Amino acid sequence: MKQSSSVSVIGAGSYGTALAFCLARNGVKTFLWGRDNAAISAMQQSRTNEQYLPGFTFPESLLPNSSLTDCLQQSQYLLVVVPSHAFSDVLIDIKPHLTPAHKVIWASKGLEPKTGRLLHDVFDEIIGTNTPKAVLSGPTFAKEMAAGLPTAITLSSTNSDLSSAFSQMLHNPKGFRVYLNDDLVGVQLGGAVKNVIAIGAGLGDGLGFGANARTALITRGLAELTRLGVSLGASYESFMGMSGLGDLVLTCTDNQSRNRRFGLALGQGLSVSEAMDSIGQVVEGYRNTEEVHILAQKQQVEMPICEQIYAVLYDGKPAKEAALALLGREQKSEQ
Ligand SMILES: NC(=O)C1=CN([C@@H]2O[C@H](COP(=O)(O)OP(=O)(O)OC[C@H]3O[C@@H](n4cnc5c(N)ncnc54)[C@H](OP(=O)(O)O)[C@@H]3O)[C@@H](O)[C@H]2O)C=CC1
Ligand SMILES: O=C(CO)COP(=O)(O)O
Repeated sequence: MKQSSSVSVIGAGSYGTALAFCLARNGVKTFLWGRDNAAISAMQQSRTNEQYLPGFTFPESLLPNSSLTDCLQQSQYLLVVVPSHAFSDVLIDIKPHLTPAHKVIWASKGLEPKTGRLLHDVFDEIIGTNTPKAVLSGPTFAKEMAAGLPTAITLSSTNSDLSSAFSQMLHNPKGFRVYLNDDLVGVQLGGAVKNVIAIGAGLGDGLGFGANARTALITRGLAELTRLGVSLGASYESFMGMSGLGDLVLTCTDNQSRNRRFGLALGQGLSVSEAMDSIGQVVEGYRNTEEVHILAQKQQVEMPICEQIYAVLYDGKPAKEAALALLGREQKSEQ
């Protein structure tokens, strides 16, 4: 692998570390940057990320680094993996160091806080449209990736040179499949809205509802995600793919999901802040619920499940009342 093909992962939480594992296992020189110098020093010493992804020893080509400038000087590919509320701050930090050779990919799942804008719009505003950009999204729990378990993901870009080069670095025929997709809107929206629906799935299970209710929620959640996406010009097919249906099913049905666990805790009677504290990592869906609410209003798209979850999280509506409000809606056609 050429020096110029090295990647700097910006964000050393569970997912940034897991993606760094996947790249480094393929022999790609991979720098892992985090804002906490002490945590990066500890990773350099122990060759593990004990805080966010304990128990997995770094491959040789995974190099923790606490200098953002050094990372940007050494790599043309920057993979941003911070929570979406920190996305714009990170772009502002990297902007002065960007050269025409840099390409930026992000794996953050969410929208811009308080506006509901998609992150590629935030990127274009801060960085401009000349820097090649791509988005990674799909059903991928960090721990399973670090363990090398079979996984598939979507890489979305309208820049085919970037898609081709970066997917070759990440794809591994022994168990990490990278699918390509040029629908930036659909892919990003899937990653944000599934976090909200996963909170709903957790809520339902926390209230003691069964598999029928969970599956109905996933299916109608997909319908409202698709409705919003199509109103924004996204392709219907994206919602049937890895970053749509795939991530929705994964996150709604498995307790590795922090969004689902947050919902479960709420359904079992914890307050929003107690439920949040019980997770200890980012719960994107909390902010995403407000962002999706703003975006749906702007687009004048009906999203009843997301609206009820918004009412629980932001207006203090009891979870059971929200569930009854959904069940009691006027009977309607499925299409
Ligand atoms: N974990 C997973 O399985 C998956 C996660 N994702 C997405 O990846 C993104 C990151 O999530 P994940 O890694 O899981 O979250 P974690 O909670 O595991 O880690 C968050 C990381 O982001 C860092 N961070 C937070 N704010 C900033 C900032 N302003 N500047 C720099 N670094 C910052 C934190 O640093 P510090 O420790 O100093 O606070 C920490 O290293 C999210 O959008 C999530 O939806 C997507 C697919 C799967
Ligand atoms: O996005 C994810 C899996 O694809 C991770 O989901 P959580 O953020 O709910 O843990």
